[in-house]
Amino acid sequence: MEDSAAVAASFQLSELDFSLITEGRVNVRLCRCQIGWPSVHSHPFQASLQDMLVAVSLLAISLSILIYHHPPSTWRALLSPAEGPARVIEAEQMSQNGGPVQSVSARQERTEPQAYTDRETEETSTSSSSPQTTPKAVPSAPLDSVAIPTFALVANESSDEDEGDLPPPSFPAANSAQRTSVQSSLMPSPPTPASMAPPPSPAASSLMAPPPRIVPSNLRALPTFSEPLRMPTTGPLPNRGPAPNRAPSVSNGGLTPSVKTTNARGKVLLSPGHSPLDWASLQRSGKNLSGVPSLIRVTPSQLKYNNGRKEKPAWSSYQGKVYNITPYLPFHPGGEGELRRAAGKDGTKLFMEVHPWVNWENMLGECVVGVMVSEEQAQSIAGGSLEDMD
Ligand code: HEM
Repeated sequence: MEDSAAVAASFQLSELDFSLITEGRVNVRLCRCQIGWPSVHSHPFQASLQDMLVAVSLLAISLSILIYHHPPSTWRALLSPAEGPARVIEAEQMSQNGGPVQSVSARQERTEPQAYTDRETEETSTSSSSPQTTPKAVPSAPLDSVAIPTFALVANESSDEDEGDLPPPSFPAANSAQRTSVQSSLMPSPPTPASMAPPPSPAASSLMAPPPRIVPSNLRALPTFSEPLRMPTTGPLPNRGPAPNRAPSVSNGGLTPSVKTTNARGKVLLSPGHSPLDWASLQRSGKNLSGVPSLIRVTPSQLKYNNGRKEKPAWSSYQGKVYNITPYLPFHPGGEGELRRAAGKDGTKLFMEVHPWVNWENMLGECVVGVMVSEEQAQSIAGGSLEDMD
């Protein structure tokens, strides 16, 4: 009976008396030991200390593992399969069957185990006055009464088919830029360049025939400044280039300061006060720019004589009319030297080669000297005026 009393007692070691140690093995006499070994108390238990320690360690490890995988909060559920985790299993089965509400509940229970245990702890403490600290599984009925905000989720999930009928979410607004951008991003994208034929790779291009080598013999002679491009004088387009038989304008006869700087078209930088507008103003000024009191008949010898050299005026004839080009020399956009090339002679050919679009009659209207007549005509009408010829 003493042994049975010891078994029924609580798990406590009251006293350990290490009385004898022999050859590394310990004789342990347990006095008033009540750890459930009936024979220990009446019969001194002899075991090796190492065996005891190993056994206790294994027991402790096993208990630790057990408690780790099954915390005290689940002990009640393990003992009563109709509660707690059984609901989880039930919910999982329902979710497999496609029940939307149950699937949400099951998901919540799976994702919120701590909340579940908290709830059941509270309900346990309120419904039962037992001082037992081990949490109990919550009965299914009270849990169902807990308001779980699953209606919105259930509505959305259960109405996937009617999603198009639902009003759009309040944000972003229906006409907002965010919604527009989202919709545009959801629109099918145009075919990407990847669907197009890829550009030829360098490797492919390397398979192509190499470009013909440019040898100097195949090259046409490029125009240079000494031999500029020329436009056909008989064509529809005017020849805006300098005349082919024209030498660089370097000489001006010394009468006026020369302007030697030219551009690609052969125009020169005119000296200040000699722009085309200045020439137009001078023509409208009423000054006598012809150098003669009245129109005269000009013979070829006279024209040749007035070549602008040696203080002589520069006359030039254009289609039978003789002009005193001396005042126009510093105003000529092509340079004074170019214009002097026609001095003392008929400049029509040169003029038309360079700028047939220029209206010389208007530009030199105040510079008219007279008309060209032959020497015979001049002698026959000697003493007569130009008006008499008309
Ligand atoms: C007396 C008559 C002449 C007048 C009224 C005259 C007038 C002009 C005018 C207004 C321009 C500017 C054209 C433009 O901007 O499009 C010009 C340019 C030029 N002129 Fe004369 N010119 C005359 C005679 C000559 C002659 C006889 C030559 C050559 C022998 C010549 C050679 C040039 C050259 C090379 C240019 C610059 C190139 C160009 O503008 O196309 N000009 N001339």
